[in-house]
Amino acid sequence: MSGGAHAAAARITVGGPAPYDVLVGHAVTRELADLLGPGVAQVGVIASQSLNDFGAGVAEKLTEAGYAVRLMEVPDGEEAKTAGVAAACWEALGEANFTRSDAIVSVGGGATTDLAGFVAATWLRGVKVVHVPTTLLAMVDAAVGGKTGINTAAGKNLVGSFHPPAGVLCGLAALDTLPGPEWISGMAEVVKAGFIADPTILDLVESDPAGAAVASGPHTRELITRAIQVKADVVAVDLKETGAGGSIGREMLNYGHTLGHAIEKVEDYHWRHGEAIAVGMVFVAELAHVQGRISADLVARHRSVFSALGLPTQYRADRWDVLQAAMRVDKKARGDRLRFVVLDDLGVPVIAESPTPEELTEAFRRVSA
Ligand SMILES: NC(=O)c1ccc[n+]([C@@H]2O[C@H](COP(=O)([O-])OP(=O)(O)OC[C@H]3O[C@@H](n4cnc5c(N)ncnc54)[C@H](O)[C@@H]3O)[C@@H](O)[C@H]2O)c1
Ligand SMILES: O=C(O)C(=O)C[C@@H](O)[C@H](O)[C@H](O)COP(=O)(O)O
Ligand SMILES: [Zn+2]
Repeated sequence: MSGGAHAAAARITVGGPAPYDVLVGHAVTRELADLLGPGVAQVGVIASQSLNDFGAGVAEKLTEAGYAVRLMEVPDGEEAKTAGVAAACWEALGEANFTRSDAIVSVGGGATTDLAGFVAATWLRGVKVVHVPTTLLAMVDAAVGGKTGINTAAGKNLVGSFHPPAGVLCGLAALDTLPGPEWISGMAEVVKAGFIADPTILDLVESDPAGAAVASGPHTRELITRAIQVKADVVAVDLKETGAGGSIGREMLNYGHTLGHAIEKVEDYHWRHGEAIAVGMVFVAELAHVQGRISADLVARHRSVFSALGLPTQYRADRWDVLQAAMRVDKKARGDRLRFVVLDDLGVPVIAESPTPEELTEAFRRVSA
């Protein structure tokens, strides 16, 4: 991704009450000062500690640009999404006398942007945040749209806030160092955007699965910008997941996530997010088929596109009871009622309210190994 001459960065504007831009290209961190805007004196850089070159590099550029910079390194991946890590960041901001005119910059994958967004949302009840995502998954999904959060013992993302960033800088050179399995994990969210809203994404992946399975593939830029555009269109009209804007609103972005989050929890976060939601999407495709909503061919398309990318499509049969318990804390649940995002057709997400235990068990049987 980093060799040769580079095309100009793509700019996707996320609408809503406070619109912001997502830039996708090379050397985009040059735009940081612009996105931070006037009046910012201090910048807290929250970076994944396993990426010290990235975090330190961004901190250095900000220092050179005249900001007082506080670098806060946080644990790698999901370990960052805890109340303890958030509290440590609040302590650091307090020591630095960080005020409402100061700003946070996140550098890392989706776990880091979720944590940093949450710290920004809660410090002084909200300070500006700019995300610099370094994984595919964070570029196409986590850093965009303002969902922030941490996990609790009861489950994934149970504490959080909607706090849109002032901007998102997706520097494609970061993808050069991204391990292959992390790329594939991000592709699960890209493909999700294909199933719920933009089937051209599926066509692109299916036309060259080997190319789509690597960051250097021919359609990388288009796949990234299309997935971001899907997310931007959804969150612009339904930031807080209230169902605004017709259709089912923002809940559609949770396609595959009810079972997916349960798998992540049951696996103690040793499965990648994209791997878990890939199984979750095959499960809800089977559920939709069991309910007579979609054809066997569309279910098969889920399996074939995920398999072609090397994503899992099955989960162990003996965990159904614990998965069902974990799914009860899903944010889409209402009291005892479980609700699932399913498809009525390709690109037509709807909510399946209270599927019967028989339907759920049959759908799980079809994805279990
Ligand atoms: N807020 C949202 O809307 C939203 C959307 C989707 C996912 N998420 C959350 O995002 C998280 C998953 O994000 P993720 O897949 O980016 O995982 P991650 O943040 O755990 O990062 C995955 C791994 O990649 C490493 N890494 C990051 N960038 C790298 C780079 N450029 N080179 C080498 N290694 C790099 C990280 O250190 C980590 O080990 C989950 O917690 C999920 O719940 C949030
Ligand atoms: O942005 C959204 O809305 C999503 O649902 C995007 C998901 O890909 C993402 O994993 C999100 O963190 C899930 O949120 P949650 O509300 O189910 O915790
Ligand atoms: Zn997700």
